[in-house]
Amino acid sequence: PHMRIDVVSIFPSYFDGLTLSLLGRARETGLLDLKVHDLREWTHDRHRTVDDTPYGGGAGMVMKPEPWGDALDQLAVSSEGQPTIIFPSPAGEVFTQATARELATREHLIFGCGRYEGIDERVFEYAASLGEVRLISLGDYVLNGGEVAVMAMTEAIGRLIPGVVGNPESLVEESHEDGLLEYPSYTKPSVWRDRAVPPILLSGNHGAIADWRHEQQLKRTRARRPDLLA
Ligand SMILES: NC(=S)c1ccno1
Repeated sequence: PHMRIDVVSIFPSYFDGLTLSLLGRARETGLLDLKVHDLREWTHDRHRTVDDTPYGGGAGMVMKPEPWGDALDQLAVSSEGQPTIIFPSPAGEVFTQATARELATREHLIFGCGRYEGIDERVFEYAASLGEVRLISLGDYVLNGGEVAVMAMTEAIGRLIPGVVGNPESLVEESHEDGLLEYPSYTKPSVWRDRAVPPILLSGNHGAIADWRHEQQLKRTRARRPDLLA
């Protein structure tokens, strides 16, 4: 399974972090073809203008549609069939592990990072002619742009691509995989600062350990995230 990801941003160096570690190796091994593009590549004026004042007034600036239209036209052309075009936005659907799993099955993702007060709405309408458009929010808070959200989504999605994470076992027992928060983890020493590891974990009784861990998941989820049980 191979995935192509294109990211468009006016701050492409934000994504240097993705060239490291997990995703860096996935890129080297060809599992993940990630390219970051500077939106200003698709401007033609001397000042490489990407924004302008909002029609209807209001504070701040809006990203102009032209550069986005040209960028998407160029990047959407691919052999993998139509891309999924994702714009991080606080006005979008909330990103969850289920979203990550869904998007990890796609062959070509294009992430468009908005800045300023956002992107001209006609860009989202136009993009629908190029592929499936998704406005996705990391959560109900406001960032200065979409870059941080794309870093998070790319990591959450990238690590689910088979082969990217060494031991696929480690993808199963983690928070939100089974709709619950994960159980507590312990390692040596068995006693640390007078605190002992729960004895059940040293019992070797794997059935009892599995039951204890599931009980811990339920307790934690009830306490910290009752909304997940609703
Ligand atoms: N909450 C998200 S994804 C966002 C993007 C820009 N500002 O907030």
